[in-house]
Amino acid sequence: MTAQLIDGNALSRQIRAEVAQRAAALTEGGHRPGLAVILVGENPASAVYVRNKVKACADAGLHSVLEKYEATMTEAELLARIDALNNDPTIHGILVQLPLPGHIDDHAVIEAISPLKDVDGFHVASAGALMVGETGFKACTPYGCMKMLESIGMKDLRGKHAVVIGRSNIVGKPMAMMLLAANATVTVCHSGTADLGHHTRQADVVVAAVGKRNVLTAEMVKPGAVVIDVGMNRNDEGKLCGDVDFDGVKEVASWITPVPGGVGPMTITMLLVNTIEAAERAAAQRA
Ligand SMILES: Nc1nc(=O)c2c([nH]1)NC[C@@H]1CN(c3ccc(C(=O)N[C@@H](CCC(=O)O)C(=O)O)cc3)C=[N+]21
Repeated sequence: MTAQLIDGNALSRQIRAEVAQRAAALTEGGHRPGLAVILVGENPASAVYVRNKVKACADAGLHSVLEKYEATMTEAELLARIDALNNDPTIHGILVQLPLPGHIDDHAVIEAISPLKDVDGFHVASAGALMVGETGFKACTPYGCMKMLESIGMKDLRGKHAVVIGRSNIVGKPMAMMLLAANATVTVCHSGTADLGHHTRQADVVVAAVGKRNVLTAEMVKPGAVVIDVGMNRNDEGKLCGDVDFDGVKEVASWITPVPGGVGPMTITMLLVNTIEAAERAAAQRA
């Protein structure tokens, strides 16, 4: 058996076309949606990601502003920029690219962003809203994973067992909350889990979000399971690869996401969706 691919590029194209329509309608009504992206320092990977985000905005008809700062920028200076963007009516979403230089406290910066403009979904208010089922912005990567499941007819996960590997604040924990909200029975595994395979073999859905190659191999997967790979690693040849042993697992799973072309593009797509959502809410407030 060979798994079918959940194509993140194709699904992104579909969703981004809807985003473009909503962006055009907003712009026509005098509420052009705007995203501010802040990049501090010279991390080459960050520079690529940020460029992709800005390009995705342009393609969908969103206004975007890229603010680049030297690595020597102080935390106070960055907080002052965020304060200005919080009060800028042309900006509906604020994204501060992580990681930040070591002398800046990520947490303080994220908490300074208005929750109304927190399109990354990283603010404690956004995390709390997800936890209690209130309206807030969902973290883009797990939100994208949920859209991928939805695209294969798995919007409601009642009766299904989902296993999340990884417990980060930006992927594992919000992923578990979203799966729970979709009625799955959820297990969260992590570096302290004794027998990972024991858990993953029970799973109808496995989400791997560790940041390490070959965390999930074929013998750890129940035949017919759906496998979502959030990992972004490089193999020995320098090629991009996920957390899943793709070649092995694809022989066991029913559906699998590739890397690249899977969760990565969906992360950017959901950033656009959140930004449109933020702009629509702001427009409704002003109407
Ligand atoms: N505030 C903040 N928000 C983020 O969302 C955020 C961040 N900081 N810091 C870094 C990570 C990383 N990230 C990616 C998004 C898309 C791809 C992506 O589209 N990847 C392509 C491949 C790109 C390539 O070829 O290198 C793919 O998987 O097909 C990758 C990585 C967002 N991040």
